[in-house]
Order: sequence, then C-alpha cells, then structure tokens
Amino acid sequence: MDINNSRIVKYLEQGNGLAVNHCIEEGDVIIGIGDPFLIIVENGALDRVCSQCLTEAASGLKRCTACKVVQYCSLACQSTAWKTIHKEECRILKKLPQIPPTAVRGLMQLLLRKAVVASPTAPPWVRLESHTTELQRSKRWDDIILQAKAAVEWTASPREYIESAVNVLCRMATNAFRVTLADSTPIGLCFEPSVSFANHSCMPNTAIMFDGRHMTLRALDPIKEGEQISISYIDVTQTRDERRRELKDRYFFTCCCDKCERDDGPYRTFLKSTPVQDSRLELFHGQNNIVQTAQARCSESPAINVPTLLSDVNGLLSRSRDASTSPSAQLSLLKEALAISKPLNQYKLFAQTPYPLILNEIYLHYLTTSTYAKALSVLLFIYLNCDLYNYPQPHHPIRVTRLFSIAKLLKSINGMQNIDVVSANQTLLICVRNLGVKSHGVGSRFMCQVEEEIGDVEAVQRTRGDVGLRLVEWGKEESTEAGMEYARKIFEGLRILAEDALIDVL
Ligand SMILES: C[S@@+](CC[C@H](N)C(=O)[O-])C[C@H]1O[C@@H](n2cnc3c(N)ncnc32)[C@H](O)[C@@H]1O
Repeated sequence: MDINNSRIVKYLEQGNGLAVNHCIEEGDVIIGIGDPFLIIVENGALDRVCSQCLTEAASGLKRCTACKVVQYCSLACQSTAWKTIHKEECRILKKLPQIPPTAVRGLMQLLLRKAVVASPTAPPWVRLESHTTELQRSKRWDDIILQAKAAVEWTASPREYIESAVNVLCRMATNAFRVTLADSTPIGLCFEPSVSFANHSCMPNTAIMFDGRHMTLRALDPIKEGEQISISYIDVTQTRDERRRELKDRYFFTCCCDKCERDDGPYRTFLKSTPVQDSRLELFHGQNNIVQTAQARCSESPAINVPTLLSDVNGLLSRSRDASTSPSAQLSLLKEALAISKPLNQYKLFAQTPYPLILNEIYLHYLTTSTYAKALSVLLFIYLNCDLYNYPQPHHPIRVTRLFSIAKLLKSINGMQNIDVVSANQTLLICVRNLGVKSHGVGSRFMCQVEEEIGDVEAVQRTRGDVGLRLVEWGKEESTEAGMEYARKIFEGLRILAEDALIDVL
C-alpha cells in the first residue's frame, strides 16, 4: 500500500518542495511507493539485474530471447514484464542496432504506456521544475532533441508528441533518481513525481531507499509538523566547491544550506547535528567520546588547502584504478596518496575528504586481493573515524550497510588475537538488525539477509557455550551483566583492530 505523509509547499528560494503533514520520528516512512511511475534497470546493470524485480544475481538470469536486451530472474518476472510493458518494448528493441540510452528506454516506456501524449492535461510531472531554458543553452540540448525524436519515431507515436517528449526528458534530467541496491550500488533510473518535489540540502533530514521496485523516503532525523523535507542529490562528503559545482551543473542552483554558506567541514557539521542515538552503539564508540573528538578536531584544524590536495590525490587515485596497474603498484599509489595527505593525518582529520576516499580504495584493494584481515581493519577504521562524523545518524543507511559489511567480513577471518570473531559477527549483526528497522525497513530484502546471517551465527554459537545467548539478551536490552561485558570486550577488540589500519597503511 502506498503511503504519503507529505504535502507540496511553495518556498521562496527553492520553488515547490515537500513538507511533512505531522510530526515524524527518525526512521519513519514519509512516502512509500510500491511501484513508482517509471523504474528501469540502467544499461550498465542490464547483465546482472532482473529487469522486473530489480534483484541482482551474479548468475542464473535468463535473457529475453527476442530482444536480447533485458534479463529476468524467473518466469514469473518475465511474464509480469511481458504483460505490463515488454511485449511492446521488445518489438522495438529487437530491431535496433544497439541499446538506446537508459533515459530513452524510459521515455519509450512512457510513450508506449500512453503516459506521454501530445497536450498533457494534468500529467503528474507537469508542476515539476524542468530547467528547459538552461538546458536549451547547454551542451545537452542537441542530445535531448535527438533522443526525444528517436523515442517518438521508434514507438510510432504521432510527431506532435515530440514537444511533450522533450518536456519529459528535461524533467527527468532534473528530477529522476538513481535506483540503488541496499548497499548504494547504482542499478537503475526512477522517475516518481511525488518524491521529486523534495529539495536538496547538504545536511538532509531524509533519505531515499529502494527495495527492488519499492521506493521509500524515510526520516533520518525527527521532523516537526510542517517542516520541509530535504534529501541529498549528491555525495555530501565532497568539498563545498565540488558540491556547488555538481549542483550547478546538474540542477542549476547554488546551494545555500548552512553547511555551504559557512563552508563547514565534517566535524563542525557533525557538531551542529542532533541525531537520536542508539544505546547499543554507545558501547562501541560512546557519543560523548565522538563529540569531544569532533570539538578537538575543530579547534586544532590548521588551514589546509583541501582543493589542491584533492586534485593531486584524484590524479593518483585514477592512476591506481587503471586496469593496467598491477595490485602492488596500485597499493603504492594509494599509500602515496595517503602520504601527500599528511597534513590531514597529522591533525587526525580522517573524516575530511579526500581521506575517506583513499581509505575506501585501500579497503577495496585488500578485498579484491583477498587480504581480508587488512580489509577488515581498514573498514573498521573508516566506520569509526569517517562515517561517524560524515553520517551522524546511527541508522543512516550508509552506516548500517557498512556495519553489515564489517560483520560479513569477520566471517572470512579464521582467527584473530584479542577478538572472538564469531561473537563479534553476532554482536554487529544484532546492531544491524536493530538499526536496519529505521534505515531499510522491516521485511526489506536487506533485513531478510541480516536475519539469515543471524540464523547462521546463532547456530554456530549454540555449539560454543553461553556467549551467544548472553549476546541475544544484550540485543533485546534484557541484558545481564555478562552479556554487557561480552559486548564491551568485543567492541574494545574491534576498536584495537581499527587502530591497526593506521599502523599498516601509513
Ligand atoms: C527535484 S527538483 C525539486 C522540486 C523543485 N523545487 C520544483 O519546484 O519542481 C530540483 C530542482 O529544485 C530546485 N532546488 C532543489 N533544491 C534546492 C535548493 N536547496 N536551493 C535552491 N533550489 C533548489 C532546483 O531548481 C533544482 O533543479
């Protein structure tokens, strides 16, 4: 069932926006849409994602034998897609020499569904900002015209539909969302006008999540009745100049949120946030500890020329990503990038870009070279030193999926000094289960995976004495002193492991 706890409100500087109809708690669903207006798998993901249910599968997907473009995970998905759109789409795709761009495939679906007609009376997107004038002046305009004409011709729609088709492409350019998997991997394109009215902030109070075709807009923070809903259109960990440049290029506005106006870095932004905390994670990092750390980082920060540093680091990162670079040369380039970021390291400004970027690449390097213990310590370091500040809400989807990745990585480690890896896996999964209710939602595919992992680890723990049971009690907040003590020890071990990352990579 669809949910909508928002209304459209006109704002002075931002045009139409969304406000909540009543008080909202963190984690609440503000808008929930079972089947958005348009949702399709993007060209780059067609080979690994089912075009109907948007499940990712490394193997086993069956390609449509007629058009050879889309794939499905089951006969049921194939049959649903055939009835709803693919019968007509397939006829066109199989005649084309190559797959049209994702936005054109989307537009073709809308034309075939008769959702785009010559003179729309009141289609759902008509009130949305289109930036047609700005697009007309941009390099993208010729492509938009060509794409609109092609979609109209291929779908054998009347020529007078071209103007509406151009309008839809302009609105999609400004208003469409990237569909992602639970771990933020992009896989598709979604155009859902009811959510598109949400304006941008670099300190957003909501986040969009996809669960297959299902789309939700969830609160990151408590929101008062009538307050504006904001989402982030971009990666908010970028520098102010990068954020403003991207927003100007793609959305034609200059962001004037508090973070941009004051050019606040990650620690100052974190100190201005007031997220609801999670009692279990207190044992991991303690809110007081991280507030004190953020205060210290703000007062000690020297003037570092981050843009210059960033451009040098980006050069090294792109060389390291080059397919011809050997794994050992890749690691040397990444360590070089850390070495030139010395001013950030010296003042422990680990949450400041480009530090998290480099660490993430180092983590991926260790993962792909199966160096799991090192991958684990780098990932823990990222969580404790970058994510806690860049994403202040414990249930922020990026933080929750990161904890889940750490938990899964622990399963690849045979044994480790100072830490019981099985119990650490269980402890983190308990945290993910509790937080995931507010980030991904009960019954989501992500939560089903978490439950499966919990089932596995509890089965192993049953053969290992009472530690598993005590941790289960701790997870339910019915904790005995013993459960609390186990959890405290585990978190202490994980913090020590995170510190190892620095010794290793610096
Ligand atoms: C997805 S639409 C949001 C709805 C839009 N305000 C409308 O009236 O249709 C994106 C556009 O809204 C405007 N916008 C969004 N966030 C803004 C902000 N923080 N400041 C100024 N304009 C903003 C920009 O024109 C942007 O291209």
